Amino acid sequence: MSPEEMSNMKSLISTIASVTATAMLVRSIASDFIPKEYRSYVFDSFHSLFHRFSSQFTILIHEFQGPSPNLVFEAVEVYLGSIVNSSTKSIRLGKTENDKGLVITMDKDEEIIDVFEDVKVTWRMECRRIESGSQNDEIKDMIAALCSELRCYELKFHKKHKEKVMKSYLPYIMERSKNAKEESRVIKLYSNFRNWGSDGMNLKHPMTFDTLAMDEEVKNALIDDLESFVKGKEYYSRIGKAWKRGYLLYGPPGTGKSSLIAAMANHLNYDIYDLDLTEVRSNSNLRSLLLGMSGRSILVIEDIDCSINLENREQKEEKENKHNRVTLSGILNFLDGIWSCCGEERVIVVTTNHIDKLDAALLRPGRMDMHINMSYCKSSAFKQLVFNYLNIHDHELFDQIGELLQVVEVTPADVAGELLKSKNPTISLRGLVEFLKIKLQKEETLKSQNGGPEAEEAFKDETKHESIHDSSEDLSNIVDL
Ligand SMILES: Nc1ncnc2c1ncn2[C@@H]1O[C@H](COP(=O)(O)OP(=O)(O)OP(=O)(O)O)[C@@H](O)[C@H]1O
Ligand SMILES: [Mg+2]
Repeated sequence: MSPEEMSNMKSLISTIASVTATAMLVRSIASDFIPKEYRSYVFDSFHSLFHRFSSQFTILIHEFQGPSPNLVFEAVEVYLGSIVNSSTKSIRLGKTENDKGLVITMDKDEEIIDVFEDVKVTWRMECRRIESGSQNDEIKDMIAALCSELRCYELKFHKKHKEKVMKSYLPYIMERSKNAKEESRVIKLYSNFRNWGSDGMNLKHPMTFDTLAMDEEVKNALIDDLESFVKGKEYYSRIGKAWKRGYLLYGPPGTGKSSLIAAMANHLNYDIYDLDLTEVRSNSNLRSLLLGMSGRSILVIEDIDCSINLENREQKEEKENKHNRVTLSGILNFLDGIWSCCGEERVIVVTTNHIDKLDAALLRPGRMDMHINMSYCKSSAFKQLVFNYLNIHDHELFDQIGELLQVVEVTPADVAGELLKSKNPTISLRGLVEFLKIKLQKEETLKSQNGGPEAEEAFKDETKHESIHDSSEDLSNIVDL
């Protein structure tokens, strides 16, 4: 360095030092001597002068972008809440109806240091009270009506990392907070009874794939299918198909079809849109309902064979059209139609007790991608139920019950009903053995009295009704009101 450069450097350093000292001095005395209305002007001027000589770069993220909430602010708030650490002295804590757990946010004037790919950054939260009426500013007044203070996150780091922070760190925060928000979100259940309504009901159904009793292989195949669907955005666009997947659940009442839908919603964290076709006035009403659904959701049409007559399709549709009713082709148009691509990541679940009654057009491959048979309770489903209800993995009565389940057709709902009767495993399982024996005896007596498959069917019908009244539930019963 030449003597001249050395002297320039010295003078620069002394200028920075004096600006810094002056800035600090001004800050400390400004509150007493500078009139309120000029304070922010004076502070800002010194602030910008100071920054001209600083190696630090600062990004300010205000809570509002004009009159609208700033999405970056919201993302930063969620992100910082997830990284508060032991060095944080004070936090803000809250929970709304739409949050699963407690929500942590950074408190005023708190600082958090974060390290991203070896870049050290400092976050600080500033609050300024909104003095409404001080300026004739409409936006300010609007915001003042919503909150009493304006919040702003200040992000500081070395100038040389500007590009990394802008191009990698901030997008990383946006992505991470999106995922965190998804995870903490409460699943909603919408019903077409009131055209979905503005805000659905909170669905807090405890059923998960861990607690659902069904054939292990089918369950795993379904989970895999859901996983690849969720990750399939690029795949679906590459093959030119709408990003949707259809599941048909069929089986007798009480075998867990509604429970499986709840488990799917919990697994995917998707909202449920429960479509009662008997409430749909026309195909155009159906179309507007389907267009009103958000993405990442499950459209459920339960008991499709009961809500729409699927037999003699053409003849029926003629009649139904006269009454301006929803038709099967209206539904099928949605499943296949061009506007089914509006909104992404949609799962459609159709349930029925009578797969044999369904129109072949609905069963065609590509419409319902997976057909899942929810069948009577067999040994593996029984063991899952016993673990759920009694918290045991084994018992001396298991073999006997397993053998009875080979010959008696009972639903998981029937078994669950018996297991609920006592918390004592032996009492509960003995009760179940008795229940199965009585059912078997009834079945055999009926067969020997009347003989033939008709009697068997009559018996099955009788027991189906019992299941419906005893323990089946539909989606309207599984909301947390
Ligand atoms: N596979 C299962 N695993 C765990 N619990 C089950 C299962 N099936 C039924 N149950 C129990 O029985 C109750 C009724 O089951 P669910 O309503 O899911 O049957 P469903 O097949 O939807 O009947 P429906 O055809 O009448 O609508 C559930 O709340 C649950 O407690
Ligand atoms: Mg059901």
